[in-house]
Amino acid sequence: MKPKIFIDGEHGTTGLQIRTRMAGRADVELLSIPEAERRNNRMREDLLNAADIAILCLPDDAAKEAVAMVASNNSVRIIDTSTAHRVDPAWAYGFAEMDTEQARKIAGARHVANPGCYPTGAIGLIRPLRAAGLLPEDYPVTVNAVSGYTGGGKQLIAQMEDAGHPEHIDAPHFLYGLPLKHKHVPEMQVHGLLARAPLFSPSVGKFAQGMIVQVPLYLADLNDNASLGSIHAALADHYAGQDIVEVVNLKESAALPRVNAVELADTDRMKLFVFGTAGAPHVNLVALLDNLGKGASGAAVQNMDLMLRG
Ligand SMILES: NC(=O)C1=CN([C@@H]2O[C@H](COP(=O)(O)OP(=O)(O)OC[C@H]3O[C@@H](n4cnc5c(N)ncnc54)[C@H](OP(=O)(O)O)[C@@H]3O)[C@@H](O)[C@H]2O)C=CC1
Ligand SMILES: CC(=O)N[C@@H](CCC(=O)OP(=O)(O)O)C(=O)O
Repeated sequence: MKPKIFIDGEHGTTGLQIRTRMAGRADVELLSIPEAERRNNRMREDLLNAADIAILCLPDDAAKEAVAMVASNNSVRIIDTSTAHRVDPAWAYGFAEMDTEQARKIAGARHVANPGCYPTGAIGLIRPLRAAGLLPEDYPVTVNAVSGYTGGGKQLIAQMEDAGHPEHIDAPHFLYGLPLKHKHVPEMQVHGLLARAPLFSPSVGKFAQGMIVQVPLYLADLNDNASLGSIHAALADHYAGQDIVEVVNLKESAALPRVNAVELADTDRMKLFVFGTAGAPHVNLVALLDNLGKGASGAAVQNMDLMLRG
């Protein structure tokens, strides 16, 4: 029998993208709820309990309710794309490339928390440097990022695309999260293995999909006389042999005139760069991804595949 997959929230932004990625897959059976019934709790509960893997693409509160609906059913495994369980130690964090053990943990887990889009970039840059000992645990990490507007789900998409929307946003690029309490900070700190909460400043650009995450560093405040070359080598070693995360070589990075936020739109890949000048005091670590690809739906399908194999 084929494993049954139910995407709760399949008609939302993340859910639809997962459905697109699953189209044509003959190895799984997709359970589906009609769009008009998407908030019918009885139907959702039945479908959740009939699934081998339920992928939750819901706001945090609805995701917690969905988990409660299958609490007594040990045969249902869950991938939650919301923020609700990302720093819960009982849940496996769904970033397979984060360290050498993570893919195995995801494969064997009953509960997997899919990472946030910004943390995928930030942790992807920070964690290998923590593991290599180059980045001190108490380093004051700052994270600056720009996301495509689909990152804000159906509501922000409507505000950006519909000029007649009562809360239409006309700005080509805007900062938000100004009180510096973004919901992604805890997972960046926990899975980045940082003692101090990173200072995170997100923004949105007038493009649908794509993301740049920047982590600038002062070399003098790192360990082991860290340099442009040693930082790049640590990242390249960590991701060697991966097909999803690519560390761009220093020569290629140095020749780039700019980084285009939408370069990886509609892909599930992530590129990491180390920018700077040999001998100069700073480096800028940069992650490039699709907020809906490796930042959400692509990672959810990657985790599902690991769980099906595990
Ligand atoms: N967009 C992105 O880039 C990313 C999103 N995520 C996370 O994925 C989750 C979904 O986000 P996203 O797809 O953007 O959001 P959307 O608003 O686009 O979609 C959410 C879907 O869930 C439905 N829904 C809301 N509340 C309930 C409920 N109580 N019961 C059943 N269905 C409900 C919505 O229906 P309705 O239309 O009626 O509101 C909608 O279909 C969120 O937790 C988000 O944080 C994670 C990574 C990236
Ligand atoms: C542009 C935009 O609004 N982005 C969303 C995060 C998107 C994401 O990763 O979502 P989850 O953490 O919900 O999974 C935000 O800042 O709240």
